[in-house]
Parts: sequence; structure tokens; C-alpha cells
Amino acid sequence: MLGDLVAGALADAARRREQRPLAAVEADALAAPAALDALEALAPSDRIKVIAEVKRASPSRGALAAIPDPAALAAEYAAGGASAISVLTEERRFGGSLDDLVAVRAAVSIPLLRKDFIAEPYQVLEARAAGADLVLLIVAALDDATLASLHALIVELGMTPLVETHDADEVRRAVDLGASLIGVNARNLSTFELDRDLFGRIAPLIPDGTIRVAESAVLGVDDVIHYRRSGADAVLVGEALVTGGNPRAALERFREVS
Ligand SMILES: O=P(O)(O)OC[C@@H](O)[C@@H](O)c1c[nH]c2ccccc12
Repeated sequence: MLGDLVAGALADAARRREQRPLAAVEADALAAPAALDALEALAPSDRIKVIAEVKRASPSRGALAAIPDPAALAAEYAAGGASAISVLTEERRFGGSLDDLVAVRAAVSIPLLRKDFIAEPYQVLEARAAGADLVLLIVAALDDATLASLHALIVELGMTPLVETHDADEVRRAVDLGASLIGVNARNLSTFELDRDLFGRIAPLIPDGTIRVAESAVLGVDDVIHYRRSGADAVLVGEALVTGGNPRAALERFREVS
């Protein structure tokens, strides 16, 4: 499944590249306003930090929310105290697009993550051109050489890689890369199974000085408390915010957790 998601994302990138070649996107990326400092925004603090996600659908959960106006949702997230916003730009299964990222960028001034199945430099350049400050790299989807070169490109462009892991070996690969921001996704992207305790088991392998992000499976404040007790500096939350009716109030509750 993860392989299909990557293949789909690359096919979509190839289609966009016919419209806008690499050199043009590279020029846009280099001309874009400087990226915001995401490591500072997500730095460990006495309260947990929240990365709030703009997410319409997922392969495991199906349609979640229509989100006709992603910029308005992002403004609610910012008002609720999100430390960063994740925008799912994958088109086929998550219903996102780069246009969503551009719209959100125009609406808020906190760091933005491009959440997609990134596997080639073109997608990283697109992210920067659209105003992203962070780019997701999924360790399970990439070989070591590709992971290292994409990581280096993201850093070179002034952005921050969020390196996503799902087991001890992937954490080791993320640490070897020198990642400053490591996520542990409770959802296995190959089987879609959820394991709320995975973060607690593998987070101790992430060295001090690295920002630890617990991704997925936050439905309520108890889940945030659970992740915080296991050492999370930040949580990445999608479904609970887009389906709950009052994203700002939910965020304010999550952010209280110390
Ligand atoms: O909706 P949730 O369970 O709160 O999850 C958010 C986020 O962690 C999830 O969307 C996610 C984490 N890693 C990913 C990689 C690709 C696509 C999506 C994801």
C-alpha cells in the first residue's frame, strides 16, 4: 500500500512537471520568502505542542470532512494556538492538493508542513515554492541514499524535515541521518493498523535534543496525555480536529496538556 501511495504521488508530480518544469519550480522555490523556523516553533516546552492537520480523507478512514475553505480552517487552527499546520497535499487518497498549501500559506504565519509521499527533489522544490517550512519524509518509503539526499535538499532550502518512523530500525535510520525532528506514526502505512503504544515503546530510542512528535490516533485529550507521558514534545492531529465541529476549542484543550 505504501508503495502504491508513493507511485501515485510520483505520477501526479510527473503530470504537474509537464505543466511546470523543474527549472521553473526551482526558481520559484529560491524566490519564495524565507522558510519559518519550525524547530523553534516546536521546541520542547512545559506544554505539549500541537501540529494541526488539514485532512479531508484517508485510505484507512475514507471521507472525513469536505473542508471547502482550507484557509479558514487553518486560521481557526492558528487562533487555537497550533504551533504548526500540516497540509495533506496528496490528491488521490487524501483529497488534498498543493493549492491547499498555497491557500493556507496566505492565511497564517506559523510553520507549514507539506504532508505527502515525497520521493524526489521536484516535490521538495514544489513544497518550498508553495510556502512550506517543513516537509515530511517517510523512512519506510525511501532507501538510505534517497532519504539522505532529500533530507539534505530540504535543509539546504532552509526548511525542516519531519522524519517519520514506525519501528526501532527506522528510528535508527532517522537518527543516523542527523534528523532534528522525528515523528513516530501510530498508523502503519502498509497495513493501516493503529498502535497507540508504539510511540512509548520507540521514543526512548530518539536521542535527547531531538524533537519527538507523536503522530496519529489522537481522538481526545486522554490520548494527548498518554503521548505526553510517553515523552512527546508535540502531537500531530488530523481526524479529531476536522470531524469534531469546533477545531479551535479542541486544540485549546489539547494544548493545555503539560
Ligand atoms: O488523523 P489522525 O489519526 O489524527 O492522524 C494525523 C496524521 O498523523 C496522519 O494523517 C499521518 C501521519 N503520517 C502520515 C503520512 C501520510 C499521510 C498521513 C499521515
